Amino acid sequence: GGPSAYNIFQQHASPSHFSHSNFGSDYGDFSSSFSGPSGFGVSGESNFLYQPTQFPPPQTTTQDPTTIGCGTPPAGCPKTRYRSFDGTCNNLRNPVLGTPNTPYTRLLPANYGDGVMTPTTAKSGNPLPAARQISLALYPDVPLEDPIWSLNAMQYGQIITHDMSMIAGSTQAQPHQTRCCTDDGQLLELANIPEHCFPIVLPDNDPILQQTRRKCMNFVRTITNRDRNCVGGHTPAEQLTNVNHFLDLSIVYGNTAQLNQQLRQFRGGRLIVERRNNQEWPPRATNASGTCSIQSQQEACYLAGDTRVNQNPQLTLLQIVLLREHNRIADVLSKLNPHWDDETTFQEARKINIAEHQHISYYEWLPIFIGAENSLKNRILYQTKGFVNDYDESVNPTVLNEHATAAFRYFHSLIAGRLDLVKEERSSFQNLRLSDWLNRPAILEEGNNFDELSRGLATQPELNSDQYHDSEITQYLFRGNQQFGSDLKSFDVQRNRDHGLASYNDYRHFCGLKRAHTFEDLLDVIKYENVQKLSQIYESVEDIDLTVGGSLEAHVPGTLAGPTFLCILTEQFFRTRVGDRFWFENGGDTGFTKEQLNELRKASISRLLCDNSPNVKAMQPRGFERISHANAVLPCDHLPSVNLLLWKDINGSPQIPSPAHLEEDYSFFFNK
Ligand code: HEM
Repeated sequence: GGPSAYNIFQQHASPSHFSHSNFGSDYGDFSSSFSGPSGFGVSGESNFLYQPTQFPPPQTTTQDPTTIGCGTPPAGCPKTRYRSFDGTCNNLRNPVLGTPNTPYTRLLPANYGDGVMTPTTAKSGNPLPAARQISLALYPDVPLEDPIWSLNAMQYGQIITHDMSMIAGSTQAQPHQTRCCTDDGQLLELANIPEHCFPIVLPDNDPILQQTRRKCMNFVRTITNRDRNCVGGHTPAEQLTNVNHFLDLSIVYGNTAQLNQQLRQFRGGRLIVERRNNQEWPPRATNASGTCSIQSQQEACYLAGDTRVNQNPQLTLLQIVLLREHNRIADVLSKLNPHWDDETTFQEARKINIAEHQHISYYEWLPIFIGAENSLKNRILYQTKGFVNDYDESVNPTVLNEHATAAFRYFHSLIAGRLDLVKEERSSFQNLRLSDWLNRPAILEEGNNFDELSRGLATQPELNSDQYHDSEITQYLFRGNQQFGSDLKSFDVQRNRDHGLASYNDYRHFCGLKRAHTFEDLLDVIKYENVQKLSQIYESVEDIDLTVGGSLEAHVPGTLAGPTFLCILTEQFFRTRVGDRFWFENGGDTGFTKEQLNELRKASISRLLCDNSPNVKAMQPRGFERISHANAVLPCDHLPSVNLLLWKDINGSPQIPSPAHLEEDYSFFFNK
């Protein structure tokens, strides 16, 4: 390696260029460029905060009403302290902002091959080096474990991801219905390739090709606002995401009111569950054989707020934990407030569950990934016992394409190919091979697997955040019964080009590093060996994909990412917080009382697992961190918990419990 890379890198160690005033200024203010009218009125008499006539003009030009459009403006915005399921009316200036089927946004203009929609090419006009070749050369399987962080940290990251975005047109689990290769993995004749295909071609030295003779991996382009006729002419395509953009547990509650209806029991504020083996499980998916890789009709395949719920066992486990947490909260609220109707109990439980999730995501998870100091400096985290009223309706909460397609996917490197089953005394006695259990969640219901995988999450290390990737995801992903499968890293590189992201060099510049004129200029943040490989793979330093360059940078100390990805992640998590009118720390009509807020700040991933994995009786306090002397396993009831007694109400309004009521005798609750 080149030690000089690290010396120069030290100059960039302080993330001072992440100050928000810098973002967007060079490139037009993306964070406040809303198309809607600037003024809006709140009518005191009306039940609506926002009148339909005040809506901005629809984003569409020639929208085809038979397709799901690029965001449908609501008929009006009711006055309510609860968020909508689809995110409409979160932003009252533009109520469609952050809703499903709307485009991602970008920090830098797109770089399509034709300037409008075709995948990115090299500056010379040649095709870029094959995605799979890059994956084989730069992302091999070198199993280095993270010395500090548990697999839980990786897994909660995927929960956060799924809460915020999902490229339109893919299932991210099952093989796509559009087939861009022949059934036996050969390239189709040009004339026979279906629309939207962008197949991944395997190079001759490919181990999969050599053993199976497959030459082609399926890859279907993401649906864009041009495909849906929301824009036309020469407007560059923008990809659509089909979930709402807010960090609001839509993975549990659904992204539309319709789906939410299917998930609710409409009794006691609860979500539908099925009881088996004395545990609560999600309801069954309606189309189990189409959704999961099940081997019999009896095998479990779940329905949840997010279609990816069954993708891998640990993801499903956390989804179930969050579902059970809702019902646990709803049951306590029903006991405390028997006069509340189903709707009030449901919405209050949902509100508490979302607040716990936002707290865990930001205060427990985020500092590990983007650094505590960086987060505090950029007004993403606050050290306070008060409210944080930082909502800013001019901040766009939309997910950044650069974040979802490149920066956040860097953490695919943390995925472990084996999932440990761990006993209560923390011995691991068996493990599951990841590729055996993708889209087969029934494994969670066997024996004590749920508890054992739950402990495994907190006990097993995640893999290092580095350029190495477990072959379970680069050779065997979604292999089903086959010997080999797909390659997530090839997907990530190909997706970068499908979405036409600007080059790594452009983002270096945007994020405050020096623009590189030669490959050697990359040595400021990328080690010599990798710069050498890049120079062999790419024709020009200008051609390096953001996904690739960003993933090779040395980390900013105290974080799990290099400076370019850190800059993008920081910008995203700022927007996700400050652009959310219902952020849990905001005071006022949409928030909690200060006492309730400070209870919610006691929520933790460890307590969440304790409370919802029936035979897990002990956990280390910091569940994203591996067990150590400084983070030893403790009985669950030694871990702080959110005291729901503060939600007892006798005024008929769930908002403002008077402190006097808290002195009542609630012994029934403590004895529960
Ligand atoms: C076992 C764990 C995981 C598996 C099997 C997995 C698999 C996948 C797959 C198949 C896709 C779609 C790829 C494409 O077609 O472009 C995807 C997208 C993505 N993944 Fe993962 N992933 C995992 C964990 C994670 C983690 C830990 C993170 C981050 C902390 C993450 C972040 C993302 C992001 C940001 C996307 C794009 C989301 C979007 O559609 O907007 N994933 N992942």
